[in-house]
Amino acid sequence: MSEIKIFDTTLRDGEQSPGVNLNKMEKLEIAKQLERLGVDVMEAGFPASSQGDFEAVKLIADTIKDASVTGLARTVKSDIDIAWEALKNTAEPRIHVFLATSPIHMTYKLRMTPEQVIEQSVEMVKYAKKKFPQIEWSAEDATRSDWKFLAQIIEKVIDAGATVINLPDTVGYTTPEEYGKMFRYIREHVPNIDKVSLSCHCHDDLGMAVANSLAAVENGVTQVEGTINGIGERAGNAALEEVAVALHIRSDFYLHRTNLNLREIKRTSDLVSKLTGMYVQANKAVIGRNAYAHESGIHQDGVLKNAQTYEIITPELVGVSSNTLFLGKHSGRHAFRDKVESFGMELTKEQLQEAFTRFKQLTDRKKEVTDDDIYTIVMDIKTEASAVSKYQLESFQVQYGTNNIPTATVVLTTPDGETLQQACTGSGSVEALYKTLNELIDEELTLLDYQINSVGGGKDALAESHVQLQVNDKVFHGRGSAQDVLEASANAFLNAVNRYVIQQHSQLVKEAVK
Ligand SMILES: CC(=O)SCCNC(=O)CCNC(=O)[C@H](O)C(C)(C)COP(=O)(O)OP(=O)(O)OC[C@H]1O[C@@H](n2cnc3c(N)ncnc32)[C@H](O)[C@@H]1OP(=O)(O)O
Ligand SMILES: CC(C)C(=O)C(=O)O
Repeated sequence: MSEIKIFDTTLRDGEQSPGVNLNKMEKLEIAKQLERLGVDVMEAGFPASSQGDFEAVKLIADTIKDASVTGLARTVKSDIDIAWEALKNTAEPRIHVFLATSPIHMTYKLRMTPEQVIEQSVEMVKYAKKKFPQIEWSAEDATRSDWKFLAQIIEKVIDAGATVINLPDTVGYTTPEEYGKMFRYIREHVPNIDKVSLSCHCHDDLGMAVANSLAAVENGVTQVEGTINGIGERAGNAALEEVAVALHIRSDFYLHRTNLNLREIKRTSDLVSKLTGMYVQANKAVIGRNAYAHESGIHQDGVLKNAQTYEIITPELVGVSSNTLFLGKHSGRHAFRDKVESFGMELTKEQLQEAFTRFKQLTDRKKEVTDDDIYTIVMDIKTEASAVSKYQLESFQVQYGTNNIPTATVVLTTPDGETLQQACTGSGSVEALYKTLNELIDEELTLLDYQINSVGGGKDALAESHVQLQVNDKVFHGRGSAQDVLEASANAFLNAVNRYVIQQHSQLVKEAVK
C-alpha cells in the first residue's frame, strides 16, 4: 500500500466559491479541524491577495503543528516575499507558485510567449528557493496545454528547485483516461521527474473531478488536491472526502492509502458547510444526509438481513453517528466541558462560561439539546470576531397573521452605543424584519441571498440562517443561529453588517498607522 498525500485547499480554492468570505477566526477553526482530520498539507490562502488573507495564513501557519501549511503566490517577487512573511515560522516553509501554460491563458490573459512563461517560472522558482525549502509549482490550465511544452517547462522548473509539480485541470475539462495519459506522458518524457512528487488538482465543471483525481493516482500521482465538500471556484474542486473514502473502500483496486482519520470527515464537512454557508445536498456521496438512508422496501429488507447488501460504506467509518447522547436542563459545567472537549476544542474560561450560559438558555426552550446544538453554540463563540463595537439586536417582535400585514418592531444598539427603535411592514415576516433593520442601519444595504436551515433533527432543532448582503459596494456573508427562525434570520443579517463594520474599523486603524 503506498501513501497518497492529501493537499487540502478548502481555505484557498474553496474560499474562491462565489459568496464565500471567511474571517480569520473562521479560517483558523477550519484549519484546526483539518489538522484533526489528518490532511498532509493545507493551503491556508493567498497571502498577497489581501491583508485579511495574509493575517489568516500567518495565524494558521503559527498555530498548526501536525500538518504542513502553504500559501499561493503568482510568479511575482512581491507575492513570494509576502508569502514568506506569512509562512516563515512553520517547521518546513512551503510555497505554491503557479503560472498558466495553455495557449489561451498565455496569449490572452498573461500576454506572454511560451518562452517568457518558461523564463518567468524558472526565475521565480529560483527566487523562492532562496527562502523556501519546499516549492510546489503548478502549470495552471495544464490539461489544455501542449504536452511537449509541459514536459519542457517542467524539466526546467525542477532544475530550478521545485519539489512538487502540480498539473491542474483548472477548468474541469479533462476526462479520466486523458488525465491519466497526461501524467504517464510527463513521467516518461521528463528526465528529472523522479526528483519531485507529482500532484493532481481537479475541478468539477463536467462532474468528473473525483474520477479524474483517481485516474491520476493510478498513473503515478502521489498527492491529491481538493476541498472538503468539493467547494470551490465555479462547480468546485474534487471532494477530498470522496477521494479518501474511495481509496479506502476500494483499496483492493487502488492499492493506495491516505493518512486521513476518516472518522473526522462528517465533523469537518459540517463545519465547512456551517461556516461557508454552502449546504451539502442530501444525496451527496459520503456525507449527504441520505447517503446512509434506505427508503424502499426491498432495500430495507436487505439491510435488515445484512447491511452490506445495500451499504458499501458504514456511517461510523466517516463519523456519522446516531447521536443519542443528550445534555439537558440539569447538566452542569463539568459534563458540558467534557462534551466540548470531545469535539477536540478548547475554550478559554470566559468562552466556556459564555457557551455554558447560552447552552442553559437553550435548555429552557428546547427539550433535548443535541451535540449539533452545542457544536453550533461553541463555534459561534469561537468565530465571533474581535472586540470592535458592532450593531447589537436588543429585542424584536414580529406580528403575523393570515389577514394582517406582517409588522416588525426592532430595538437595536448601534456601534456608537445609541439605542434605536423602528417598526416596518413587509409582505412576509422576514421581509418586515429585514426592512426594519435596513431602516435602522445607516448604510446602503441590498439582500442578495437568504437561506434558512435546521441544525440536527427534531421539531425543536436550532435554526441556522445564512445571508449574502451587499453593504455599500461590497458583498458580505452573514451567519446566525437561534432557536427561532426569525431570530436566526436577524442574527445572520446583523452578522453580515458587522463584518462590514469590522472591515471599516481595521481600514481606519491601518490608515492611522500609516
Ligand atoms: C486558478 C486559480 O485559482 S488562480 C488563483 C485565483 N485566485 C485569486 O485570484 C484570488 C486572489 N486574487 C486577488 O486578490 C487579486 O487578483 C490579486 C491581488 C492577486 C491581483 O490583483 P490585481 O493586481 O488588481 O490584478 P488582477 O487580479 O486584476 O489581474 C491579475 C494580474 O496578474 C497576472 N497574473 C495572473 N496569474 C499570474 C501568475 N500566475 N503569475 C504572474 N502574474 C499573473 C495577470 O496577467 C494580471 O496581470 P496584468 O495586471 O499585468 O494584466
Ligand atoms: C493555482 C492552481 C493550482 C489552481 O487553483 C487551478 O489551476 O485550479
